Amino acid sequence: MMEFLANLVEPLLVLKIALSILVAAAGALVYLYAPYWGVRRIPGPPAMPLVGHLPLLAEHGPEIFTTLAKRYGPIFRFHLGRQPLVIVANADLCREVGIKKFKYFSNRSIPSPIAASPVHQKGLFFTRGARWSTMRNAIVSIYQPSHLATLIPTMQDFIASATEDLGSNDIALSDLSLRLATDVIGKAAFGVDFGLSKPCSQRNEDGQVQEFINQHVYSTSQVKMDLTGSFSIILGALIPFLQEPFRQILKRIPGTMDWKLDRTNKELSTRLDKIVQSRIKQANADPGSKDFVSLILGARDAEKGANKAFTSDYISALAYEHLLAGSTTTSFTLSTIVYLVAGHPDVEKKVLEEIDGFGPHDLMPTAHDLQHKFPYLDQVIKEAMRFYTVSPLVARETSAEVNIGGYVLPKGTWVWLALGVLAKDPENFPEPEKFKPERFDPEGEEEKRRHPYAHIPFGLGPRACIGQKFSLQELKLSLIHLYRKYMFTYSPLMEKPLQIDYGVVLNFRHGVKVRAIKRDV
Ligand code: HEM
Repeated sequence: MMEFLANLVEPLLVLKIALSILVAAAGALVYLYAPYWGVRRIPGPPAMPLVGHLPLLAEHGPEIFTTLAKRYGPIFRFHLGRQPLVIVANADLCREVGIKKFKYFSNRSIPSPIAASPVHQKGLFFTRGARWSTMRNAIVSIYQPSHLATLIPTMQDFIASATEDLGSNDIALSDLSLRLATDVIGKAAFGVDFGLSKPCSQRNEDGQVQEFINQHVYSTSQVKMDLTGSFSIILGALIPFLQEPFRQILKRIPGTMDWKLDRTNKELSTRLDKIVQSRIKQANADPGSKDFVSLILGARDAEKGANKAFTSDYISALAYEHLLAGSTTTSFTLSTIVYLVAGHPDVEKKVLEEIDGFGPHDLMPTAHDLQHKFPYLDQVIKEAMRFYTVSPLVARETSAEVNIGGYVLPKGTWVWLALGVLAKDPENFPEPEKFKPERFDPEGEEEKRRHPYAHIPFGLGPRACIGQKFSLQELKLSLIHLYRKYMFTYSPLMEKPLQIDYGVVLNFRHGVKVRAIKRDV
């Protein structure tokens, strides 16, 4: 009898183990493929298990989206690890998502690099639902033209001092632009002069400032979209539920990338928290302060319900976000403009003529002048932003079931607008690989024919970039200052073609290096 039972127990045990393995495998399969199921009808290349299409992204960079749009049409699937994205890649569909059906797309999806970075999550970019609209309504007034006009003298002071003495030297322009843009936004946002863009001789380098800029650069450049991020970020793309537990463990192990990223972000936030707290104290003492933190506090008190949304952690996050969003994108754009103009002497000649034609070189343009008196510069900026779209993908997420491009998308689908693909669409931009500012001439045929939402480097609709006008004002002032004094050629150290890294925003791999030639005027 005992022998019979023993013989029975063993196969039962084996059966139990086999069943458990089967259930676990089925669970894993359901977990891995559940997000795919709802969007399986949307076309896309075959995806590898776990990593999806990430190897394609690592190999080809953001150009892969243009290739896929050609092959699969204006709406296709791209798997960021386990997570499928529905990529929307033409102007009409972008208008539908960003404007016509905005109520279904008012939130952004949170990709794993951001999920790994709490410091990025409480800003305007990633807040959701009612909190987002309360925050946005409260701070939008800061970006009105009337307030931006008051920032012109401050912007000019920084730009003048940063460009005062470039000599006739090789300069790391992208580095200088980042220092300048960080200083400008630091002053506008916090009322603080970081002093990063002053000429070396006037900088008070006690190591702290250099450390600050290093942390700032590290923090932004590590937010990658491919498989080169920290271990927890990679895990987040492949098996999201493991990301946070692993991040918690790894951030305690010195030497890991998670540890470094966590330490850097903490130090940066501590620095900024201190600044924000002291601004809050000063703003209470001086209600006339015009910097961003003071204005948020004012807006918070004026806007119904905003008190709850703007707890001090959210104010710090907003200020930090502005420092990041305001500096990296604008500095990248400024550097690409100078880089592209340096390679096109005919464009440079027209830029110089327009800037010289405005008036004597000590005549400072007003906000009105900036808007109306530099039409060619406008075209150059638009074309450079088309040529190198700093934010080639814009993340949104469906909040309910909705039909887009003939496909029903379930609630929670990640829908990303491929601004970078739109920018290279030959229907709207013939010969897209050519740098031709004249294509944006308002009198030209190409501009008149173009779809109104073909060129949207700042996004579109109620969730478009809040800093657009701020950034354009800074770009124009910087260019006017630079080209009044200098012309630029490529430094012998400049690689060709320009190498770009693909993060949440584009970044230079080695930087833009140019030679400044003092103008004889
Ligand atoms: C060349 C410069 C810039 C470019 C190309 C750019 C691009 C973008 C894009 C594409 C979006 C997403 C829009 C959408 O979802 O439709 C965005 C959002 C945003 N940008 Fe910018 N940006 C720039 C400068 C700035 C500056 C200077 C600031 C702040 C001072 C800023 C702050 C923000 C914020 C807070 C959001 C989130 C808005 C929201 O979700 O409500 N950006 N930006």
